[in-house]
Amino acid sequence: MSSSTSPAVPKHLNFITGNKNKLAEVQAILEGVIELRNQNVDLVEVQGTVEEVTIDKCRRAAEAINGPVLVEDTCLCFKAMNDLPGPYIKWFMLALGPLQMHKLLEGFEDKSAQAVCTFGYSAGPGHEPILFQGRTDGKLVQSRGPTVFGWDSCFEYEGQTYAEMDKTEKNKISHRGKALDKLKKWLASQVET
Ligand SMILES: O=c1nc[nH]c2c1ncn2[C@H]1C[C@H](O)[C@@H](COP(=O)(O)OP(=O)(O)OP(=O)(O)O)O1
Ligand SMILES: [Mg+2]
Repeated sequence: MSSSTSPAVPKHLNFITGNKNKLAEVQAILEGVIELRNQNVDLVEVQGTVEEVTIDKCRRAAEAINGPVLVEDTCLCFKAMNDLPGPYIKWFMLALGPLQMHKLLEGFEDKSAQAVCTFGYSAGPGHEPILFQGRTDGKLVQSRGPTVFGWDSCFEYEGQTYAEMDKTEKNKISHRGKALDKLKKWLASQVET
């Protein structure tokens, strides 16, 4: 799912995010692979599909800093709700918090949830963003574990919520870890050519 216009091999990645927990995970996963820098630019987030939101976010970020950028958008999709809230999960988090999130599916038998992470890399303004996506299937449960990072405590994967796992364990199986595996493969292929 990538489209590109011959981007230069990045020597470092400028990850544009205002979310410290995301940044910490991405830093841990890319440790020793590539240098990560961070800028917090307040970006408008449009409505649309997961991919459209990330592509737009990436273009705006590249224009805002006038250079190469990495951005990421995270979705939480409920099967019973035909994949909503999806990219709008942030607003549900802000309104309900992790302790009440499970109530969204109270009227449904199917508690299936999918965490989706989509990174976008752009070599700069005018360069088409390249996308790297990872998905992890789980279910929405009543909050268990520390409520440090977003909906970690109400997303259960194989019997444990993300919040109950240690970070290394989460990063191995997470939506973000899987997306970054693809980014790493792409970086390696860029170096070889
Ligand atoms: O692994 C995760 N585990 C639990 N919660 C998570 C995770 N990853 C993102 N989240 C939360 C943060 C925000 O409430 C929403 C995504 O919204 P999203 O726009 O991607 O994040 P954001 O606005 O916090 O940061 P950014 O500046 O990169 O857009 O889900
Ligand atoms: Mg955001």
